[in-house]
Amino acid sequence: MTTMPLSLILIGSAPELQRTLLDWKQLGAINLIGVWDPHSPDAISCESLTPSAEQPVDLILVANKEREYLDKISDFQQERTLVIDFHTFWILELLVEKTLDLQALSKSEQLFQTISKYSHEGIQFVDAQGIVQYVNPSFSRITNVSPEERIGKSIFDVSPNGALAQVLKTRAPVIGWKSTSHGSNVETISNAAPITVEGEFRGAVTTFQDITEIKHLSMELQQRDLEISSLHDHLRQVHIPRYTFQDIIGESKSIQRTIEIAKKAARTRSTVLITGESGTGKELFAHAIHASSSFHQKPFVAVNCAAIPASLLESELFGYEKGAFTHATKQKIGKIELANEGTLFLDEVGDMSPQLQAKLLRVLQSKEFERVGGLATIKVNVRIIAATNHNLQQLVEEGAFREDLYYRLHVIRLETPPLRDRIEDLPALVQALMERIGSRLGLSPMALTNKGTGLLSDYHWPGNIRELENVLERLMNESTSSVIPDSLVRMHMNKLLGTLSASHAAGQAALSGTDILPLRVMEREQINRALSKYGTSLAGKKKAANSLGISIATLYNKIKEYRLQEG
Ligand SMILES: Nc1ncnc2c1ncn2[C@@H]1O[C@H](COP(=O)(O)OP(=O)(O)OP(=O)(O)O)[C@@H](O)[C@H]1O
Repeated sequence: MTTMPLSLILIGSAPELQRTLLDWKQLGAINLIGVWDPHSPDAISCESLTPSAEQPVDLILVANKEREYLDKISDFQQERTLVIDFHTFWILELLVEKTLDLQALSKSEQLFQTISKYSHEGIQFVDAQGIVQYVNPSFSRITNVSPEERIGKSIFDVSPNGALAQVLKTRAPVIGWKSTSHGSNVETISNAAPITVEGEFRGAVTTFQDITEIKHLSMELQQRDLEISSLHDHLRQVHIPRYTFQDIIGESKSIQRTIEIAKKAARTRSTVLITGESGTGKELFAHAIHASSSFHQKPFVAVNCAAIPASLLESELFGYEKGAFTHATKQKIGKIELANEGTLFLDEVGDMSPQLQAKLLRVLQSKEFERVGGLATIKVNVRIIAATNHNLQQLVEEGAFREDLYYRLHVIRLETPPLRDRIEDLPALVQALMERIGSRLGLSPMALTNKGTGLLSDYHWPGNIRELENVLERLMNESTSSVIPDSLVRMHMNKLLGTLSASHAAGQAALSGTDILPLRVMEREQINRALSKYGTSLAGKKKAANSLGISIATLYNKIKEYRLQEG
């Protein structure tokens, strides 16, 4: 309800009084018609005022008691005009101030009501005794408790473990208090603070949010994170075939025959077994077969069975379920599953444990398996290409490799010929490999002379094309001209031949004059070379075993057998 401001005339003046009246006028509490005081230069003139109904005068305030002023009252007084003196005025002032205070209070209360009504957060207020005084609509929406059910109750009865009870007990603010609403079973997070007015504790207020949705969203986010990281894992393990048949260099009969069989193999999904010495291109052929198969756009997944410890190989191949073992905090998809619809390349398959051989056999026979710790049978359609530089047939005879698995793998057999048996391919290989190395290292084109190429052809390349690649890389790095000097080639070949001739001499001595090198001497020599090249640290031995085409376990056995000096 709005009321008209009081119309007031001041007769006589006091500066303080006039100031107060002007303040009130500004606040809209009074309508100051004028000040009559012939002795004050600041007085607002009322001379022109004549009593009239249009200009009602509610109040005449007489500030001076002299006759001259008192006589003036009747000039302005109307029927309903109240005449008051200075003392009464101050009582009136007190009343006006209170009214103004109340108006301000009412404004802030309206503001608070609006804020709390539309606040998304629940708000609850208790007095100093813990009796609930107020709850907002969001309180009821979140907790499912109506204001009638809550207001007037002791917080210690209705929410003894909530943030408000805590603040009442400690008189200190509480931030991020988690609890569950009994009414709706909804999880909430609250902030609460004591209310103190002029040093006196008056109660406490809490604001809180429903975090069920937030928790739900955060769990969904975690789930998505897991899915993304497992997709990243998958991507890292699935390879695009790096080579095609065009990358296989060689015009010799032996390599052309192998390429021919491999191209036929690429037209089917049959299992392929590739055998051959280390560094002869078994992996290269596996890539090329996949790349020219009808499913070349499907994954190509490679696993080196000798490079992964036997204890880990099973979960690497078959995957595992969450909780299958101590560190299995999330499900992992194995390589076989990753290769579904594509190709799984099992390098060094001869190094697989008997237990895994049995599991692999099942994949080959019935195209199904279970993840480690899993019950569900997973069906896959995978082409398997296996490779080994062991004599698998001999391993079968020795009982180290399952015969049934050997025959399952042996559907199509490829034999990659050693470089020494196709040395006529060396010039073309040198040229192609130098281009490949040059672009990898960012070097400008380089070449060997015919003589230099001839020097390379004199060597019998026990490490095959990988060894040739390594020698060429060293020559390219060391040469200061684009045509590699023959002297540099000779120096490198002498180094290689020197190592061999030492063993040759030993072999010759052992064989009393024959020029045939005993295999054991050759083997010991090669292991020795690999160890001095890669070092005897675990990483070095792994590389040495890899370049020798044997498992790390076999390498350790050989070191022991030949009593090779480590370090
Ligand atoms: N015919 C070839 N033409 C061109 N490069 C070849 C050829 N054969 C092998 N290479 C290259 O020689 C290196 C060794 O080849 P790859 O790794 O395929 O041999 P591997 O027989 O699988 O060896 P390991 O048995 O030690 O695993 C690779 O860089 C490969 O590209």
